Amino acid sequence: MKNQSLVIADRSFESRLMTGTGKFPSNESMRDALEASGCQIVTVALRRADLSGGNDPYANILEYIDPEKYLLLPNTSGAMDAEEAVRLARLAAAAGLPKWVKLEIHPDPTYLLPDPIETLKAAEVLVKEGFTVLPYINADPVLAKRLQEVGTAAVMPLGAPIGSNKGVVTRDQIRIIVEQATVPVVVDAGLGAPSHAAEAMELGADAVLVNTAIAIASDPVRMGLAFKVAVEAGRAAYEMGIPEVIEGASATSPLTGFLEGV
Ligand SMILES: CC(=O)[C@@H](O)[C@H](O)COP(=O)(O)O
Repeated sequence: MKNQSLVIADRSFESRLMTGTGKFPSNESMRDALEASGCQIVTVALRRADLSGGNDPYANILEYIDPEKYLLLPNTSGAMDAEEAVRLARLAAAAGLPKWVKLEIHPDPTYLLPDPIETLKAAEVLVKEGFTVLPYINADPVLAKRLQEVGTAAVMPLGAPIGSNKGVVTRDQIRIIVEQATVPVVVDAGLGAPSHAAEAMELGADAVLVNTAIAIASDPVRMGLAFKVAVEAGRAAYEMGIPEVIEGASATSPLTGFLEGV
């Protein structure tokens, strides 16, 4: 079977690994890690990007992300409610960024858990305004269904809290979300090791988004590559069909006739 592409809205992608751009030691290391990861979708916090064309060397992160190569996915991280998220998305579109938005509303600074009510509200407004909306949500199958009914282009349930590196602790809910999804499911946040990304893909996620684990690695380029390979492995296993667990044992070689006739 041929590798299937990831399709979100009207666009098709070969890579199923999306990356974030925070926490890298430098813009150069971020650029090189993105390259090594093979990602085609890169998210940038609108609060960090300099949309005014100013000269702040840290804010000019957009100069390190080639728009010919990557789809820039602005995110509303830092927004406290629907109103603020909608305002940020509109500002980004007005500044010429793609009309795609990773909708993130997490008012609680301790756990950074997304607010489901404000997220649904903002999604309704932004979808009506023609945005391609990818909402970051807790791994809540009911909310995921409501969002896809509203017209979001994907749903992005968390594996674990942002930056926690705990892996797919929400695996049972992710299974249900995948089973009920009519839009791509992107497991976003908390994936601290390539094996976590592979697990998400084996569960049937269409893609994953990773930031912290790549950015804080002692060598972000090698870690970007490690996640690339893991995502490809997990997806290949899912597409091929992972064998069922069986009780007991099942021999791989004949147990009778050993060395018969020798
Ligand atoms: C960058 C982003 O959009 C976040 O959702 C988040 O940072 C990803 O989570 P990790 O940093 O845990 O990978």
